[in-house]
Amino acid sequence: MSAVKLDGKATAAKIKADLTTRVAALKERGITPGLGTVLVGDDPGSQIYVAGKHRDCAEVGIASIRVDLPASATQAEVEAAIDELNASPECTGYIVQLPLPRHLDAMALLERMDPAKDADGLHPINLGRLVHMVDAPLPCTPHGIVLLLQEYGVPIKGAEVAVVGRGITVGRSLGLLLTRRSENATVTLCHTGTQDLAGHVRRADIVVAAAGVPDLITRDMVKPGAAVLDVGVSRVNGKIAGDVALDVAEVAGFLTPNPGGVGPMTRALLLSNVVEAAERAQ
Ligand SMILES: Nc1nc2c(c(=O)[nH]1)N[C@@H](CN(C=O)c1ccc(C(=O)N[C@@H](CCC(=O)O)C(=O)O)cc1)CN2
Repeated sequence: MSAVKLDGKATAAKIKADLTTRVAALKERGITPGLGTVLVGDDPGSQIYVAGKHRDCAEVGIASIRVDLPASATQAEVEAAIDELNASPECTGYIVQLPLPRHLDAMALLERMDPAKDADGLHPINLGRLVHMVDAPLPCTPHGIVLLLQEYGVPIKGAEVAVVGRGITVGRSLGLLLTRRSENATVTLCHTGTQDLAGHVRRADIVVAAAGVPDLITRDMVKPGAAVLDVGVSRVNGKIAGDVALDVAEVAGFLTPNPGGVGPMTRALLLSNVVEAAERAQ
């Protein structure tokens, strides 16, 4: 058996085509959505992702504002950049690229953002809205995962889901999203303290691997026919290594490629948050 490919690149292209039309309609009404990015330091992965976000903006007609600060930037300097984006009428939504250098207080910076301009859905107020199951911009990777599963008809309602990794950008937020009444999945959030990872993964109809540990999910851990989504990005000898071993494709029913799976969906859903914020504000 070979798994059906959950093609994030193709699905993201459909989302971007729809956004291009919506951006054109906004511009006809005199509104140009604009995405700001705050990048601190020279982490090579973050440089690639931020450059990609600006390319995506140009593709769909969103304006973009790039703020790059050195790794030595102080908390006050990053706060000043955030204050400027909060006040800028050209910036309708923005993100602070994560991870930040360790000397910065990431939580204080996220809290300083205007929640109405939070294009990542990671402001505590917006995450709080997700906890309360009320309308809010959704974190991009979790939202992308849900849409990718829906695109390929993978049942979510009633599914047992093993999410591996409890980070705020993926695992923890995805647990909140999948347990909303509209999704109604049962989620086990696994992490480095989980006693029997293989046992939890083996029971799952859907496995989301977001631990950043190459080949953590092996073929023998996966229930035949399960949907497996690989969010892990480690760089081994300059190449991307995911959290899912290649031969999982022989047992899984559905599998994301990596690259080309969850990453492009993350980027498309960021654009979607920017457009939705501009539509809400009109
Ligand atoms: N503020 C945020 N920071 C981070 C987020 C986030 O959602 N908001 N997520 C990740 C990184 N990330 C977005 O910022 C991201 C990761 C990967 C991709 C992507 O398209 N990957 C490609 C491969 C690209 C490559 O060559 O490395 C793929 O999977 O096909 C996009 C965005 C952490 N930080």
